[in-house]
Amino acid sequence: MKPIEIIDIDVSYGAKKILEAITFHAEAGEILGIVGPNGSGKTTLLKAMSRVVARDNGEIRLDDRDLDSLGHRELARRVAVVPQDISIGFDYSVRDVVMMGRHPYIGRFASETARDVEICDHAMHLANVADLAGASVHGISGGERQRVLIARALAQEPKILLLDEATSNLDVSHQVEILNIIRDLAGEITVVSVFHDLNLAAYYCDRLLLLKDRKVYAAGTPGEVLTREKIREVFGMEMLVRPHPLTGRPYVLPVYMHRSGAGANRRVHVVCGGGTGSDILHLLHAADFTVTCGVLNILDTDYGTAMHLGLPCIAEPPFHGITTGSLSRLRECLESADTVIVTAMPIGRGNLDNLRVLLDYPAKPVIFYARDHTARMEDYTGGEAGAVLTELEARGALRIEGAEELLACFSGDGPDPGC
Ligand SMILES: Nc1ncnc2c1ncn2[C@@H]1O[C@H](COP(=O)(O)OP(=O)(O)OP(=O)(O)O)[C@@H](O)[C@H]1O
Repeated sequence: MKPIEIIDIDVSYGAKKILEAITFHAEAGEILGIVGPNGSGKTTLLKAMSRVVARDNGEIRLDDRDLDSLGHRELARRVAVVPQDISIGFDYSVRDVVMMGRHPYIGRFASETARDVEICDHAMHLANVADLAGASVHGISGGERQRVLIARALAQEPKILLLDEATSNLDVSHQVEILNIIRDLAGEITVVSVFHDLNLAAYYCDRLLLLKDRKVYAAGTPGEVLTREKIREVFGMEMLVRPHPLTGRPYVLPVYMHRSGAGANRRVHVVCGGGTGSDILHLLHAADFTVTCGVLNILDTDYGTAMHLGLPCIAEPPFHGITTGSLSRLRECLESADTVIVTAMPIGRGNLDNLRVLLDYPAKPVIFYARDHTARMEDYTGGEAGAVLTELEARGALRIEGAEELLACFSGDGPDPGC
């Protein structure tokens, strides 16, 4: 028996179909996140689940009971909603609003019991609004009002909690505080929550439902749903998706850059490592350069960036030197590159061949790139690597500091890289 089962429902506003053939279920005690672009029907889906809007067809079952067969009180004892719209019409006190959560339990002509007061106090304590109990809901901030509505929902002691972007008005610490409370409550209750913040959704939800064009586009664990391809397809946005360092769940980083086209028909090979090339791999890629990189170790941060960007990268297994196979692929990349960029990075026996091989291409324009003054070439190189760099510099290699300056020299606004 599932706490929530949605079977093939359609929902319309007038003639406009908003949701189509929606089928999913929530497992007992889980947090199920609903994500999707603006207007994809997330709020409408929650409203259908709480019977605020009627569906055209299909079935909604709560604990195997047809939603339509539940009386108002019974429904309110099972399902609490924290809406997106947090305006409250009348000038109630915070305590009055939270106590409204007890109405399904208090008889029409009865008054609140000591237990109702106790539950209401506890809910205010959990949502961190106890200090505001006597305040008017019109005299508190939007974030505080949102926490009051969360307290009201908790006071309802629901089996199912429906949250519509319930933390959107909260500052980051209150957001986390409330979501932690909800995480703690899950297990006892089932939570379905709309999220705009994909990272919060990935962090807190057991499973996600991704909506697109009125339908369920994907459903599954955060790792199954929040893939780069699905995000691109649904949100039309490029995002880097990486494992969160603490949870292993997906962590998404938006790529804000528009593709500029400035690098079209130009090939650049980047010799980098240890994260020293990540910024320019991204910038060059966004500017439409044809970018290759390596030789890198497959545990290297720059290798990860290249993979996320889909760039060809010559790579070796962890703790492996550069093999002859990789060297010959490097030569192929260097031969076809218009320019070679070498980032300021530690150079040792493992990656020295990346540099040494450049000496065989005396006519190839080389740029030494340092992200900023904290990453100067000299700080990283000595001995044989330093000698190779000196030799390359004597042949005209440019030193460029800063990513913008690097791009400027390709567009003719900076030193000529010779390509
Ligand atoms: N009361 C209404 N009458 C008519 N159309 C509505 C009504 N409420 C919402 N809509 C439309 O239904 C569609 C889905 O709206 P809904 O609020 O469910 O989307 P959403 O995914 O929650 O959006 P958002 O991320 O912006 O909150 C939108 O096109 C919206 O304009």
